[in-house]
Amino acid sequence: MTRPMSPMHTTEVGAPAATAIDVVKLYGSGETAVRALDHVSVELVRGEFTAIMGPSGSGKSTLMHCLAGLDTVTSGVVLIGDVELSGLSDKRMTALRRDRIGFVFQAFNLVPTLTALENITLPIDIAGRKVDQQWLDTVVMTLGLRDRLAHRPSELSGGQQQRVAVARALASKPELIFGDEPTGNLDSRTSGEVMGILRESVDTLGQTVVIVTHDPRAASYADRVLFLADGKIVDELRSPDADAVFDRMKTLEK
Ligand SMILES: Nc1ncnc2c1ncn2[C@@H]1O[C@H](COP(=O)(O)OP(=O)(O)OP(=O)(O)O)[C@@H](O)[C@H]1O
Repeated sequence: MTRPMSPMHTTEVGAPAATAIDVVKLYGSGETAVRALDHVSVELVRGEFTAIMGPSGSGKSTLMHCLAGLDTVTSGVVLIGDVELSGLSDKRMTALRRDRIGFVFQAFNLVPTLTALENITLPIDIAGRKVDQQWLDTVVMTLGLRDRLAHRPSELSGGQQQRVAVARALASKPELIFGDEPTGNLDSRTSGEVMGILRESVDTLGQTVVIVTHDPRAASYADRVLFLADGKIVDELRSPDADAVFDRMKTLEK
């Protein structure tokens, strides 16, 4: 079987998309310092869908933010592809995030004065790239946004705004998509649709997707679930079903 290539880049599926090596993240200093990440090492390979789970405060968002270059580490190394983030200037870091990473956050960060379509294509426009109309149509159709493209965010429901945010992340076919609770505000049907399109982008485009979620059903769409507790990766499941994820979470939350 020929494996798909990563969408925008020539490196093959299976190569590291993001790597953390012995990462420690402290917030604050001295006696009151919080050790949000405690010597975490993990490799996320291209063309794989990873879900990060764990109890509240276990370090999930911190790990994702460090892997995405949105936060710096106290010690250790983070690489996107083969680029080490700690060596980058702010300008190069911003360019790397813009060119190679798509984000879906729970607070959708849509621009209120732009239409849904303008929001979806904004990162592509900012990067000065051309929209792949066929892919954009597929994304918009799959997410059920065709009739909503001329609406501004205030004229959309929470679920529709979330779908616009997902479409925006997918539209530029970035090398890596990070989602922080990307289905957090959605009903189970819409949540299933959003996870379905993320899954499809992995299967058909060789996209690499990393999400933080509390929802075992959402996590069951992933190839791999990483479990964090007290800032450490304590377990992982491959090709998980929702029940197995739920059971593992129950033991961690005790
Ligand atoms: N900016 C910050 N300043 C100080 N402490 C922080 C900061 N951000 C996170 N923390 C602490 O770091 C730890 C890990 O937080 P993080 O948000 O990564 O956890 P999480 O697993 O994503 O939690 P949740 O599921 O509740 O969102 C927590 O103890 C949190 O209080």
